[in-house]
Amino acid sequence: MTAEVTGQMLIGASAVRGSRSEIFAVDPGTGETLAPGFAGGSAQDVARACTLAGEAFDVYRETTPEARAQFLETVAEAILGLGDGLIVRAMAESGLPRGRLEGERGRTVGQLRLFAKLLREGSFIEARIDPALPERQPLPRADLRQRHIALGPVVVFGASNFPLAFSVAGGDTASALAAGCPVVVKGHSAHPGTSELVGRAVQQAVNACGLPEGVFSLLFGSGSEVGIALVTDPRIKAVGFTGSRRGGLALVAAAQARPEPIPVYAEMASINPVVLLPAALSARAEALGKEFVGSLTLGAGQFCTNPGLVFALAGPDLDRFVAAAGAALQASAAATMLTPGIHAAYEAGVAQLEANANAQALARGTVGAGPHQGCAALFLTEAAALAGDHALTEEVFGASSLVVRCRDLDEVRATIAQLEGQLTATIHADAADAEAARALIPTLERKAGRILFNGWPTGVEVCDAMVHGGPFPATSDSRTTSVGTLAIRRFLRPVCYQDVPDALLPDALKRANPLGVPRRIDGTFQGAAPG
Ligand SMILES: NC(=O)C1=CN([C@@H]2O[C@H](COP(=O)(O)OP(=O)(O)OC[C@H]3O[C@@H](n4cnc5c(N)ncnc54)[C@H](O)[C@@H]3O)[C@@H](O)[C@H]2O)C=CC1
Ligand SMILES: O=C(O)CCC(=O)C(=O)O
Repeated sequence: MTAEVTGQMLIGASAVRGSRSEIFAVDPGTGETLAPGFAGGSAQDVARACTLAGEAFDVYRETTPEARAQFLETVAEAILGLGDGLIVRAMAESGLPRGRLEGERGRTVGQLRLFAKLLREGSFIEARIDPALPERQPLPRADLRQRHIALGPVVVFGASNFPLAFSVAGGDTASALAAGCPVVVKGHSAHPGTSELVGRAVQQAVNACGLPEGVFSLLFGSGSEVGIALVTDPRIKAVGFTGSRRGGLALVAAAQARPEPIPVYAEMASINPVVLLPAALSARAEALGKEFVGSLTLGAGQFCTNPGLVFALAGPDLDRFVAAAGAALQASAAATMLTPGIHAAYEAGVAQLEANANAQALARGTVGAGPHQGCAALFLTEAAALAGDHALTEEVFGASSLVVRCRDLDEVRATIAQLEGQLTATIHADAADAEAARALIPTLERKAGRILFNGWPTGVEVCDAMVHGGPFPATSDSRTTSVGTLAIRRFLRPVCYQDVPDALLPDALKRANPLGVPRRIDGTFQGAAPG
């Protein structure tokens, strides 16, 4: 498959040119506009994609887990088959370097394969069987069997900051397809060419696997037009999103206002507090300062796991940390940001902090020569200032962070308790910090989806145990994750079958267990035994 970009949308098996105004990607490294234009979709295009998805649903959701596993693996192969052309286009559209995008492609392909493995293992169905107890007194029990089925067609919004791993065939798409949900993607306007290429790989895999064409579509256009039209289409039953708080909340509001409200899984703002406990800070303040700046400036700071707040007790060890971090940050190179808009928003956020009397500017990174390069920024404030000044804890998307000086550990805990919900919370601790860490953990559990020790929050492992989620505004629904196999739960719902004849039961619940899936039978988990 060649990596040719045509500017077309993909609706089922067709490639069509939109009829609305054209979107052009911009190379943020040069400011150059990239051809071709991508004309946005019309209301008819949205309706066609949703009709096809609705038609595909009943066939697709009852494909075997093995068939869906093969499909996801075929998508992964097709993405790899795009070769270097995909990487070159993604570099031009995002300003991200080759190494990062090659890594991200590996993560995307690995994610699809991990869901294939989950499908073959079968536990995602969560089959539960409570066999009939006809002799039970005073009342007999019916035969009750539960499985999870796919929710329905899902809309996925591609994210600007991960043009591969959180976009057209990224985590939300992989988990929805694994669950048995057709997917309609609203591509991000920052990387339409990358989106088209990956979309063609998915479209090709749908065809190669003999699946209904409506299993996948890709549309372009504005959020307020195409995005809202998709979210409000009655055939759509759930939404996955990564982006701004404003965008995420607009989608939540639109989904709630529907005659039939639907869930929106939106990953939005997070500033990811890091706590440096006294013994760890004393033992390695300089090393922590350097490592912190490494995490802060990774990918020009354009990670929602970026460490935006650092808490520590006032004193000479914190001064050592601040000096080391400041020096590392001053030496850090400016980096091209994803879009001119994201760069402008970053500079505005930093300027606001610079003008804030509660924030002391500590250091800025090297100023870049390119048109949309962000240079890192570090600020210092007192814990007491945080409570009354909401601007200090607003996400500045990019490599900006605030060190929060605290009087004592109680103040650290009380200040963190006032923060909004987070994706991550990090503790740096040595053995002598154990009790302080123990006292902090319950507060961190209430705030964040992932708690890390002696590491840095950027870089999310894609695995079974991962939680990439958290209380609002980190996400709109703290009960799930957008990364890792648990993400499949977002797109499933339970159905119970009472006294349904064996021949009419779905295979996962039949007495002979023809799919060989693990099941909970009469309260006991059984590997793959018949029920
Ligand atoms: N926390 C995080 O992970 C991320 C945060 N951001 C934040 O978002 C800002 C803008 O970046 P974008 O990636 O463009 O995010 P965005 O939220 O503006 O856009 C993401 C997607 O949502 C759609 N959208 C936005 N507003 C909408 C609305 N009102 N109705 C319907 N659809 C809407 C857009 O068309 C796009 O497809 C950044 O400067 C940064 O502050 C961006 C990326 C990731
Ligand atoms: O840190 C990562 O690997 C993922 C971060 C993320 O989900 C995001 O920035 O949107």
